[in-house]
Amino acid sequence: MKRAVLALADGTTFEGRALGASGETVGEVVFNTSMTGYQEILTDPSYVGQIVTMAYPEMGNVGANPGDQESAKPHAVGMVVRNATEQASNWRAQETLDVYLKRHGIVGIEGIDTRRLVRHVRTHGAQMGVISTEDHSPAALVERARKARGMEGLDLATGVSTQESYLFTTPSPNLLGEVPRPAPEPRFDVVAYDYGLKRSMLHFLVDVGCRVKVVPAGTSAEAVLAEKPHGIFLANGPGDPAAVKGADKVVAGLLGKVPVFGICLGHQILALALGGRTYKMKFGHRGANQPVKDLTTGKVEITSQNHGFAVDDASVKGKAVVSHINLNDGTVEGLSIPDARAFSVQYHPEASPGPHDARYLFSRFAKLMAGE
Ligand SMILES: NC(=O)CC[C@H](N)C(=O)O
Repeated sequence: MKRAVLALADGTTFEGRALGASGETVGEVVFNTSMTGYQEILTDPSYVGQIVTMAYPEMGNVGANPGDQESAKPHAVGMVVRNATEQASNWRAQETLDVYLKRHGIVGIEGIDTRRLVRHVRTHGAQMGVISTEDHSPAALVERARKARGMEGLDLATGVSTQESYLFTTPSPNLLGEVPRPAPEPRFDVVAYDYGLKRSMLHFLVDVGCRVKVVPAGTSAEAVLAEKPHGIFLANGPGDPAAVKGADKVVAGLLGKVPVFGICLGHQILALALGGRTYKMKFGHRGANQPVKDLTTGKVEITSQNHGFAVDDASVKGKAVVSHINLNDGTVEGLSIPDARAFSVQYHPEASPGPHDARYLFSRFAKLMAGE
């Protein structure tokens, strides 16, 4: 059993066993409270530059399979778990979590007290950390974590965005292996800004009748408007929203001209385009059990989330309506700009992983485009 050490910038260290690839990795240490869905989490490009700790103790039970990839490869730079089971017990599994991580060169650690780590991050905030399977000297690792650059001011979205535009017309797959539902006739041409998107979002857009053209993050508003799309979709993505080069200006150039729907980083960029402000949260929201209240209907949705920044509600006063709030901490979870036919949510209606309470938002976007 190979040893591994996790060291945080504030000097806290944990000793455990190596999981996945051997080596050393540096990233912001965050935690996710989802009980399942580790493969979708690892392959969510919003985790670029982050070491993800799974708060639930037992991981790896369903192994890994090609169907659960949210993008081509894992984007998290490290993984921390209490116990990674050595056996994958699911008919879809093609390999174990350990083999999957090794194959993709992701360094992880298991066998540490993840309750202590999660409580520490909750109390002291997310911070930079190092996992090493090679160097076990806590002092040296703490020093490297201390020197690592944090998330604030980092434009990570431009780096993971697609280089070329492409058309996406595939409806969501049927995970039970049955014949998938036929795709509905496409009624809407949607341009999706790729800031680091999860594939499920595209499937669910297709499911409500969209023909989606995915474009690089830096595509100009003029180029997009010239194509006369029915709607614009702003995807999720990693890093600091305020650092995404030129994105706020591009979105400001689109607002009011065509319906807009934004998710997570897309929601934050929409707020910035309005002249709002975003800020770094203490430890963020990551999990599949975040309660969100729709202030229009009073209804509560249980949502899937993954973000470390948030929109400052005072900064969007008079520019947008705060449509949803988080019931745990009162932070902004949704914005609506009725005059501009635009809306956005901080949480993930595509779930993957998580509950499907909010999937209706894709239909709401379709209705907005249909003028209903
Ligand atoms: N999932 C996302 O789009 C995350 C948005 C942003 N990177 C944040 O951490 O807040």
